[in-house]
Amino acid sequence: MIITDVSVRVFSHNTRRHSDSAGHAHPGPVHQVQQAIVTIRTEDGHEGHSFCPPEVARPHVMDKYVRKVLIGQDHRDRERLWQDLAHWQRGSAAQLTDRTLAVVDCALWDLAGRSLGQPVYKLIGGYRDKVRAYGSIMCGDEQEGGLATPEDYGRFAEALVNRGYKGIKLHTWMPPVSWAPDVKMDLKACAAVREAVGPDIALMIDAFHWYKRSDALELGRGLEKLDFAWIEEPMDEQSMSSYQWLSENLDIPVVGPESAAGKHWHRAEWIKSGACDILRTGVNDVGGITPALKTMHLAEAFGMECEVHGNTAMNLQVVAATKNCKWYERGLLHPFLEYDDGFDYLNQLSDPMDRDGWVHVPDRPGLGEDINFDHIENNRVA
Ligand SMILES: O=C(O)[C@H](O)[C@@H](O)[C@@H](O)C(=O)NO
Ligand SMILES: [Mg+2]
Repeated sequence: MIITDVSVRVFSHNTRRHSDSAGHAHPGPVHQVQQAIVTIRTEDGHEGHSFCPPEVARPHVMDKYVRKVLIGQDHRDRERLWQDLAHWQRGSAAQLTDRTLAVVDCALWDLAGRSLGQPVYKLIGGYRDKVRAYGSIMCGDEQEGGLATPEDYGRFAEALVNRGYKGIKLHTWMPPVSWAPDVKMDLKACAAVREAVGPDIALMIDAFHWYKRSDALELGRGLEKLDFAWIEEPMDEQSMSSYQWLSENLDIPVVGPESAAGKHWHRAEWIKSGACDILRTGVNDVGGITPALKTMHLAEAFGMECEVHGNTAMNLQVVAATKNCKWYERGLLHPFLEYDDGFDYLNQLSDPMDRDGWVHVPDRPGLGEDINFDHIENNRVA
């Protein structure tokens, strides 16, 4: 049970996903990117793994904080190890981020599951073995036939419904798109999607994250007429009072915070201040499965849903172990990309979805990722 080693392997893999200057994903030509796999090993040979960008597991952070906290400890003491790492953050000069806490916490959960031959959500306490997905569409672009017009969104939404999705979330146009942001264009895209899919598909929006209150209000009022299920991150989430004001002035549920720092502590303040109607968490946003569960339970105590940000095996495990969320966010999707093709470092999808829109939680041990270790070894860069 004692942790004897924490290793990081950096490898390359192919993808057609490219990040724009604002960090949003869009399709492009195949190119190689680097990924890291963090492996935590115990004296009796058990291993747990989790993936992250290489900079999240860079040597300075792993040596100065992660190995210091983990080596020699009982891997089952996830709560204490997470608290110890969270404690180190304050004095780390912002070097030890929530993202690093997340990859370590997920690798510890994976280790627990793999060592016991159990899926993580069954260790936590399973609630369901399948969950409805909403298709989370990429931010808009200026690619012809891509997501360049409201009609493009409408056509793609129709294709997603034909694939089986019962919910669809639009990320609309944001800079560096030349003419974005534009509330009226956002609403045209949302109207085109509603027209294309009819009244029975749940629709949500994740808009330009820095609208001012007046634009966010105009957007929300327009979405109410289109019967959208929620409005997400239309303003800077660092201004909780703006979200308090928006929630007071809109009927459509306001979801958040996604990107705001502060883990479950700050999300308690959002609930207390009435800044959201539906809370939001995400394994990578709050520092792991451990704090994501704390957030889910916090929301439950206030009679609130808490929708989980992002795809990946880790977020699916959280959704499978909790009752108070309706969806799994499957994406990000684009007409030019085939999400079901997966990644070349995984032998199969961690979130397979049937034709009726149900994502089935893998019953494989740990996080349920079927890792292609040959690919990792054959494409090592460090
Ligand atoms: O800003 C983005 O690129 C998207 O909002 C992205 O973070 C997406 O994962 C999201 O917010 N989903 O809710
Ligand atoms: Mg979002």
